[in-house]
Amino acid sequence: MRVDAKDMGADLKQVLITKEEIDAKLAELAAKIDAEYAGKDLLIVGVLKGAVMVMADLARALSTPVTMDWMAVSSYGAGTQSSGVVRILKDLDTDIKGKHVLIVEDIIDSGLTLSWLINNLGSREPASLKVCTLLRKPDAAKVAIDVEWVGFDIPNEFVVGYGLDYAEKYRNLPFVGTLAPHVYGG
Ligand SMILES: O=P(O)(O)OC[C@H]1O[C@H](OP(=O)(O)OP(=O)(O)O)[C@H](O)[C@@H]1O
Ligand code: HPA
Repeated sequence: MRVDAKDMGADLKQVLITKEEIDAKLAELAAKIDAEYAGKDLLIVGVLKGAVMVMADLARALSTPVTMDWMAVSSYGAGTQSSGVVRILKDLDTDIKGKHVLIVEDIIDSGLTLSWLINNLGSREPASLKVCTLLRKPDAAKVAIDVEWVGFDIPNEFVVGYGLDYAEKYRNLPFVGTLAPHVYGG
């Protein structure tokens, strides 16, 4: 296995999705999002920190002119299981009332974060509120959520890379992969 980011290769079990596959998928999603929002003003909302890479690459793949804002919420802390308690660490800078809003996520795992976000942002009366996520774990869902654009459905395993962390590490890997058991202390 070839790993681009130095010193992280030994911690990885498997590359699940390559950089090339991510790029191709984002181009595909961007074309669909462009079609949906043609002629409209679109605000894309990235969910920090995980969605930084998806936001940066998706935004550049879109032809639609967008404005960007960020929200930081956390439900995972340093572990691999959602606590289910979502905390706002940073709220939006903008009022979204009457705007077309697209939430951009890196992953939907239990769905608890997104379900909370949809309720929270939905109560601010946007003109529309839709979701694009790079990854989704169908077997981990604790709540059913209607998501317009999904990059990849993946198995119920903890993944890192392309924005996703384990204890804040591995976010800068250019691909999505799984971790070797020794990293968890196994
Ligand atoms: O569907 P769920 O089980 O709720 O998990 C998904 C959320 O978990 C991650 O965020 P995290 O709280 O780890 O913060 P981070 O983005 O700063 O790493 C990820 O970025 C999603 O926002
Ligand atoms: O599989 C995951 N990896 C990293 N962060 C996450 N947050 C929810 N699920 C995950």
